[in-house]
Amino acid sequence: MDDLLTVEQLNIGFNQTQVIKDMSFGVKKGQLTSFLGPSGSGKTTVLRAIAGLNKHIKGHIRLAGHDITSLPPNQRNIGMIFQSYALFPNLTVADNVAYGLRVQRRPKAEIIKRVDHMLELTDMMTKKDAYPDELSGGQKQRVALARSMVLEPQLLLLDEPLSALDAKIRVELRNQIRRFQQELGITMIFVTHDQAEAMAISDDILIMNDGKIQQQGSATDIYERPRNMFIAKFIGNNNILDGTTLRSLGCVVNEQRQHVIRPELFTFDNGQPSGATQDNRHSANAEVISIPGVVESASLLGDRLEFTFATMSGPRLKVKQLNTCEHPEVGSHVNVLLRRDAVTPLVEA
Ligand SMILES: Nc1ncnc2c1ncn2[C@@H]1O[C@H](COP(=O)(O)OP(=O)(O)OP(=O)(O)O)[C@@H](O)[C@H]1O
Repeated sequence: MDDLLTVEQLNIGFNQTQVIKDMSFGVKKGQLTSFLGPSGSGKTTVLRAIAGLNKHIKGHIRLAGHDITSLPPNQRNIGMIFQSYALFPNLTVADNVAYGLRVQRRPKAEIIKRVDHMLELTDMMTKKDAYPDELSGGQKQRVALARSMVLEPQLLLLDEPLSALDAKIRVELRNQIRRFQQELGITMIFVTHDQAEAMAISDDILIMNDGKIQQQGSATDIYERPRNMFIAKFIGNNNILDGTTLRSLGCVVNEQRQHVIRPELFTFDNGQPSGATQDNRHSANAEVISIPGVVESASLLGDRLEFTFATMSGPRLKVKQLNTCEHPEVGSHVNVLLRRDAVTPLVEA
């Protein structure tokens, strides 16, 4: 699939401090791409550069093959949605949505048709005559989305659009945003610092830290094959073990590298006491290795249980199991089983 947007060697500095460091990436047409990263990593700065709101940049930004680096924001055909909704308080919902089309002097019948379509899609038709201060936060953000989407921008940028909303509404609205994006085939860039949010709705995730891209890929790529230590620590709750430690657990790996093991990829060996496993699973070449130890603690995380498992040879492991599975008591001596292919080497330091 083609890239709709390409960013090449983007460098941005504020007061002698370089904030974005030689960033290059592409955003695929018709996909939802998230920018994910901790506070201060540069997500908003890159988004504003794409929108044309930051003039002091070096590098090139191309949209559908055209270099838009020096175009003013209103000539880019890019929409932007902010955390703060930014609706016109003195206009009704329908007039807020119609505003951009009126500025473009579209025919009245076309405006009515397109506005109604957006109000239906965002489920705001019953509120079309309401004013913004009569709406909930989630409803305001749906109007903001309708107001941007009605203009059919080539690219829609969303800067933490859900962060002012409470947890339940956040999940509902993120799923709605994904539905709008897929139904209308819009290319979206969605900025968030919430990894679950990014993983739930994105085709592609671009993880930033300290003004650089750490990894770009699907949620599965990033979760299952983190490239480096930053990603391994940032995404999920991992076991990170060096090669020597893994060897001490009976797992043959490249000793020079760090490795990640997801806590949910361990299983308890039927709660049997350690030493009871009479098979060849201790063999380093076997498909599954069996690691003896003691269950040190267990905490309930709703649908899952997280255990601390102290291995005989030293390291503590995090083990997660579905709460519906049978699991050993704290203090019991058991083996955990691990498939060899669950051990993922990091390709970078
Ligand atoms: N106008 C500015 N003047 C000076 N420094 C700035 C300016 N805008 C951003 N920065 C700095 O650039 C860096 C990146 O900021 P940015 O807002 O892009 O991060 P972010 O990843 O979007 O963070 P958050 O999730 O907190 O919004 C930060 O160190 C910030 O202090």
